[in-house]
Amino acid sequence: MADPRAKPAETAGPVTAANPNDNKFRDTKPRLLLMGLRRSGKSSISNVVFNKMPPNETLFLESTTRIQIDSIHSFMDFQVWDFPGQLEHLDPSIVDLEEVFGSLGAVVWVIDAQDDYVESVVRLNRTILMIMHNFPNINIEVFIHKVDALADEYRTEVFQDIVQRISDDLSDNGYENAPVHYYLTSIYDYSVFEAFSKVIQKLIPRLSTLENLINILASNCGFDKCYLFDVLSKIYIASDTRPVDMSCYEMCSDYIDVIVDISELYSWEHPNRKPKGDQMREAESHVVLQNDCMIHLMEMNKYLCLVSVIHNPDANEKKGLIDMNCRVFQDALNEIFSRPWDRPAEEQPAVEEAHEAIAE
Ligand SMILES: Nc1nc2c(ncn2[C@@H]2O[C@H](COP(=O)(O)OP(=O)(O)OP(=O)(O)O)[C@@H](O)[C@H]2O)c(=O)[nH]1
Repeated sequence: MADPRAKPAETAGPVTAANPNDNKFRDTKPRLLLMGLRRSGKSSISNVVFNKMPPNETLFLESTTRIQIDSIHSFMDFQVWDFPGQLEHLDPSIVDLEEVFGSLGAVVWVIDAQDDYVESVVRLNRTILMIMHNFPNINIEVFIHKVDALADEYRTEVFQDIVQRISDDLSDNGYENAPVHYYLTSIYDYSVFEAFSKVIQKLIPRLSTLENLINILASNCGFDKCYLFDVLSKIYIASDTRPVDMSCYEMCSDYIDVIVDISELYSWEHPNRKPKGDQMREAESHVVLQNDCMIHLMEMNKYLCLVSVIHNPDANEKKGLIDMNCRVFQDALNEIFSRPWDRPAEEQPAVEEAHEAIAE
């Protein structure tokens, strides 16, 4: 399994405004706009999730002075915009609002939960109102961040207080039940990956088709949980709809690292090695742990891999069936991700077939 990390994210060139008549998924890259006060943790999040920076190294990050744009080339191309905390991003004389917000994407507002957050909440509320008036294609996601240092009960208190302040303000302005989503995050555990997974999933067309297929796969193969991971960032872009178990997610995520490292060390794609006969194109691996838990991994394409967990002592005997079903899923998946996004489902024969072909 190749390591897509080998190719660092590039910094994008000049920004061009989106043409609202275009099909936005096809012609422009969805954007994640990281905003919030200075030192709230925006650059740290971006570097830890997308550039594999170890969390401790974020201590040495300098304050961002210009908008930093990273183009991410993966299963879906998108951009991460890191805004300097001090930038007046709502002032039209400083920022061209149409150019920044006029595309499909999400604002990820980062609030430092260890600090006084009143000012951040006030600025966030102004931003939400501006977006809701003018740019309905932008999702609003709030990361209540740096919660690693807060005791559990205080975390809940901070969470509720922030949600309450934002909802009250929006309701005073005539918006009941505004579509704002909240996450407790930290770069020191998997919570920030989990939160980004949810943020990205909302930007993926046909997510429900994917989830539907994964549900069929999980149920027919007896998976306890099944994730479709982006190997680069280790965010999951879809999973079966059973509740997410953090320890299971961590185990699957770590297993990807193991397989990527082994592949890097021993794959034949090495200047001094020659392949011995035909090679499988995609990596496939499984391991049975002491507690009769099997982890199964199959690479789907250059960017995505499917990782599943099965708690069943007989899982090993069903491996042939599991492999076969995963290959059927792979065909359907690659069809879903083949452009254009707007092709109707009935023109996707592999997806239709997969509903029938994934065997019990
Ligand atoms: N404890 C803790 N510290 C964090 C976390 N995330 C970021 N930090 C720290 O917060 C500090 C500021 O992080 P930055 O990523 O530079 O903040 P920023 O929002 O990009 O700041 P500006 O560029 O000034 O807008 C750094 O010292 C990070 O190590 C977290 O989850 N937990």
